[in-house]
Amino acid sequence: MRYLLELKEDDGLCRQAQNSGTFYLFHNLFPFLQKVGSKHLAPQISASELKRILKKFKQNKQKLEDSVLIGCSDECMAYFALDLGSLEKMDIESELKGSFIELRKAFFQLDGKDAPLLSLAQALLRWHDTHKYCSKTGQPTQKNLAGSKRVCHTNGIIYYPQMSPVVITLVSDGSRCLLARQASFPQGMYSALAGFCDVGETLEETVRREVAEEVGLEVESMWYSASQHWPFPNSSLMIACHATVWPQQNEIRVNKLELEAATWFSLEEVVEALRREPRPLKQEDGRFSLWLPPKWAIAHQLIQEWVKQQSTMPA
Ligand SMILES: NC(=O)C1=CN([C@@H]2O[C@H](COP(=O)(O)OP(=O)(O)OC[C@H]3O[C@@H](n4cnc5c(N)ncnc54)[C@H](OP(=O)(O)O)[C@@H]3O)[C@@H](O)[C@H]2O)C=CC1
Ligand SMILES: [Mg+2]
Repeated sequence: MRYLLELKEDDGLCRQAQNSGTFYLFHNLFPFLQKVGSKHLAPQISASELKRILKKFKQNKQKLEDSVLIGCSDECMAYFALDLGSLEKMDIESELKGSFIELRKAFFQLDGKDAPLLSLAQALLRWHDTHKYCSKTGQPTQKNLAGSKRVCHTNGIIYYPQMSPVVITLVSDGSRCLLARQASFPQGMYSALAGFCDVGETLEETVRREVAEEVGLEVESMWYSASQHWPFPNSSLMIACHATVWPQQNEIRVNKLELEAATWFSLEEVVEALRREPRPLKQEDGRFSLWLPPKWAIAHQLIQEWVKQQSTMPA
């Protein structure tokens, strides 16, 4: 932790780390991935291999300094992300034997270790790409080497990467839990309800408002579970909560502008869905089986907690 802070504050140290670290590559924000069976793996490219590639594609090794710091190993090996959008995509793909794939498309097939790093990397690269100018003076801003901030040197304003707070809530009526899907979700996938916090709201107010807006239910009680960074649509901090509604007032009124469907699911249905692989599965009747976000997604954690809680409740 302390080493990461030093890298953020000391450009010279960060430059040294770039020359011995490893890199996750992107092309116009699409991560470089290799497919292994049904999974997508994100290879880490060593600094020496990256320099060889940059030389081959007639790029200056200064290009390494466009990268952003995304973490480090227990042995202080720094991880960076670099976007090679200025190079020909297919040439790099054939050189490195993999593909640049849209993160949304590959996200649920990623390894639990790669997903948080790629999420952070994409969010940070996107933030730098959209904050190249000072919004007060219109002058170019400059990133520090680690990419943890940008500075406008004409007026000294420092810009830090931002996240939008989002609540994700698993609603229960005591014996069932409410899962919903947006039209943009992969076929058959359901998740907990989610919504952005409005300016000035507390998390509790957001939970009550989102549940009322999306499914027409009044929250009786709620409690916090955990949080997770989420890269879509830009960079969100997902704050996960459980909520209950009164069993006598559990009639769902789906807001079709926001959701395609929302339904109460029994413990048995949820347990069965948790056993399935997190990907679309077409049944013989042409419909898709219910499946849930993968283990490392916070929605999955909420659902697992609910199942555990149901199993320990007196009959
Ligand atoms: N991990 C999981 O299982 C799930 C994760 N999510 C994530 O949660 C997040 C929020 O869920 P979602 O249901 O879409 O949110 P909302 O229910 O708040 O609805 C989204 C709409 O809110 C408006 N909005 C308000 N503030 C923002 C902001 N800061 N950034 C973008 N849009 C904003 C936009 O409307 P307009 O465009 O009209 O202005 C947008 O279309 C998403 O990032 C989604 O990826 C969602 C469901 C499950
Ligand atoms: Mg929503």
